[in-house]
Amino acid sequence: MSEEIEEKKLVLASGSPRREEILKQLKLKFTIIRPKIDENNFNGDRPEELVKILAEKKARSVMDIAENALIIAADTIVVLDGNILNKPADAEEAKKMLQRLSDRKHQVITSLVVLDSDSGEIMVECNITDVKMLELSNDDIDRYLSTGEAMDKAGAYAIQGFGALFIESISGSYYSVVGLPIHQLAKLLKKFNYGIL
Ligand SMILES: Cc1cn([C@H]2C[C@H](O)[C@@H](COP(=O)(O)OP(=O)(O)OP(=O)(O)O)O2)c(=O)[nH]c1=O
Repeated sequence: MSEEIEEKKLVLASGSPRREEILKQLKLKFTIIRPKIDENNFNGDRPEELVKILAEKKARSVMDIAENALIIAADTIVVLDGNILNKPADAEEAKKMLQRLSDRKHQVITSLVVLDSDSGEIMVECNITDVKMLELSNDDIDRYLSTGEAMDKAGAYAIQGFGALFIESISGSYYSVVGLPIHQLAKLLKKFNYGIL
């Protein structure tokens, strides 16, 4: 008699509607648990280190609630000249961010983590994508901010929304900029014997 191996559940440790949409696009069955971490405590770290620490903290923060699960968590930041641009605190900060990003190339860094809630085994991937923004006038920025789209996005723009109007080119993963690099998610899940296709 063959022994049945119970497939692990997927848990998305995220309150981000974008990450949820991406998993839905892949027709994955998953539950969502909002992570409880204070993202402002870790500002001193190098960008790649910071995103890794934050993604890992998000995954670990739901570990006690998620049983027999593969927990997926991610963190995304924008980096300009080595300086980290997180989510803007208010419209004024959003405007300053977009003025700085105007006519420049920056990096979007996303760290992705898959954590086995039972064994505690954790795997991490990091993605760096270059994004070139067009030159933006103050009027462009004001009109954009009036859409309300900027506020919960790292760097104060959303490539998947009106922000697309400002993007000249990207080199790397579109899905990483939106918050969850699909090809790297597939790679990590495969390591845990979970196939998407
Ligand atoms: C640059 C960019 C960022 N973003 C988003 C992705 C992330 O959701 C957000 C960065 O904040 P994060 O802290 O990575 O994520 P979050 O707070 O939205 O969700 P959670 O921590 O609960 O998972 O910015 C876009 O949606 N589009 C973009 O073009």
